[in-house]
Amino acid sequence: MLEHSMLYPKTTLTRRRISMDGMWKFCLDEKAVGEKEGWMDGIPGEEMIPVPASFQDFYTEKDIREYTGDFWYETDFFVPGEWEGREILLRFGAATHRAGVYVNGILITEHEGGFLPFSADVTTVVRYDSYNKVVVKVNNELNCTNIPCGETITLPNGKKMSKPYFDFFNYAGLQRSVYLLALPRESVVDFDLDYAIHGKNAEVSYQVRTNGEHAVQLELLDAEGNCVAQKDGKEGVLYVENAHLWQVRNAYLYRLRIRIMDGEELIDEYEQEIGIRTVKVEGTDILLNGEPVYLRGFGKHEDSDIVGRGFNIGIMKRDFELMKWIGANSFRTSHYPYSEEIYQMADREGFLIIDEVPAVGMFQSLMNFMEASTGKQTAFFEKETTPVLLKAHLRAIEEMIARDKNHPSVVAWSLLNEPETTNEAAVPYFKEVFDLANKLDMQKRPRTFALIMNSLPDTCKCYQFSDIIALNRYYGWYMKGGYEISVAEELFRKEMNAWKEKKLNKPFIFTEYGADTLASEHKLPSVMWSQEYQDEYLKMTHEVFDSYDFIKGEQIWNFADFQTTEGIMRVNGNKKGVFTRQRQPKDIAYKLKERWENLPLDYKK
Ligand SMILES: O=C(O)[C@H]1O[C@@H](Oc2ccc([N+](=O)[O-])cc2)[C@H](O)[C@@H](O)[C@@H]1O
Repeated sequence: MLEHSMLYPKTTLTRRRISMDGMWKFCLDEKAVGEKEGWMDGIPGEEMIPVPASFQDFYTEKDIREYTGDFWYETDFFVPGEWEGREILLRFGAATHRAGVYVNGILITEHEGGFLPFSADVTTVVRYDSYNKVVVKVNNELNCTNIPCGETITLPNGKKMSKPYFDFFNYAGLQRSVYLLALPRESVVDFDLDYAIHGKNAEVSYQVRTNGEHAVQLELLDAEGNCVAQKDGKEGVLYVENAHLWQVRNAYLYRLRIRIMDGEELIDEYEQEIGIRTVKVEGTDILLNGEPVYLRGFGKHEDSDIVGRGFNIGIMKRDFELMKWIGANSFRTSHYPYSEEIYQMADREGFLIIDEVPAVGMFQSLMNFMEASTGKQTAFFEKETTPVLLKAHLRAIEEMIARDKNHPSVVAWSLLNEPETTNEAAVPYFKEVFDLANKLDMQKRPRTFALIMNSLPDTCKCYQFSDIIALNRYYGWYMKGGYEISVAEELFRKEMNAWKEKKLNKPFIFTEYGADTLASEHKLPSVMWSQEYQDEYLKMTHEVFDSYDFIKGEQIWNFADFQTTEGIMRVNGNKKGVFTRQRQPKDIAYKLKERWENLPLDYKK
């Protein structure tokens, strides 16, 4: 079990939350001297940058953008005297990819994994009614013992450089909000929910974890604030009559209030919005509240101009407006769990999320796209480092599920993206990963992983672990693009026919398909990279989708153009966006809108 509560920080009757977002002091540690020189007591220089944000895109020097190694943040925070006797925490939404937190010079906690929250318990080191100093040492190096996977090289000039085994830019820093929290000594640590629907009524089964022995009370409030169900005890069932269900693009949110009581005295109170809904795979159907649903939407990235992967509340709002405009109902958090605020918005807007752990780059030859296309085989899960990597991967799954399990929007867990599956060594690795997700999720949501092009019906040794088979396919782009598109279609159908013959009786979805297009390029007749070709590519791909009734969803790659590492495969970024990086439509957006708005929710051919 995790040491720290993963609950989203909130102010309630018994809790206090103060935002620490703003300008923080910042310093690169190019010579790795920070610790020796005592930077934990205060970092050198006067440089300041915003939190939350990636540090890379503010500056005009390439050495800063490409910087790989340690970098330090610092700020002061005031702890009110009336908080004495409480538990005081610093809560980081994320620190990419690893961090050590020092308060008043003392190392409080370390955390590895750049896309999930952690807390530093500073109760015993803070000074009350005065300012305290927090220094965070962050590191953005990639390796093969943590996710996402990659490596770090040293150039002859002595500078380190990131070599990701994935294409998105290796943005880093304090990319999500930081909060100062005061909690009661006895508090709600965690809770789990599961739902059952019986006609008009619903049952909400719950388990609450606290760090004390006092009594727990639950109340369920409807959208008007009326209490519709009540129950005492850390475990039980709330019965809801005439339940309003949380539906796709038609969300209804209840508010769950959890209290710890000492007789009449309130010890702790925590509230969260929840949605009553069930999710289940049955045969080739994905069922939401017992009704089949066809997923339409996107693989996305947290990526925008200037702030990089930093949480950007304006971009979030715009993205949801565009997704509603185009008729989408779902997205995958490729390739890492996103900022918590995004799930909250999906809860409100009724979007379905496939929540992905940062297990990307688990394909040896993908470190080099050219090599990948030669089909060269290397056993990724057979390396000396695999056991350590697995540990980090399991830990990330545990943190992700702990953080996201109570969002109604989260309907599936994606446990890997494009791993190597054609070697037996992957099988025991997958088993551990899939078993853990099932064990930790009270709702037993469907689990999946995204299959890379060479994970085919007759070569993939791992698809049996998936409850939903998710394919990343680029027929007509990485394979037989342009004038050869008719060959691409034939190969695509050949693959789909082979899956059909397997009679897996499971739903298939496409978690990636797409073609790069420059928003500036038009060409008649089409050539690859023109908007006309993106259109042709999608027409062909959608025709194939429409030919198989076990296909239950399409999430195009990508929602928007995004920043990548520079190289011959990418024109200052991946340009498969339906929208530009500035969130304006390419021509294809109007075509997708037409298709998606005309597909019934349970789309079946
Ligand atoms: O390339 C893309 O646009 C996207 O596709 C996927 O990666 C591939 C890379 C190379 C090949 N290939 O050479 O066949 C196929 C797939 C990744 O999941 C995604 O993160 C990436 O952005």
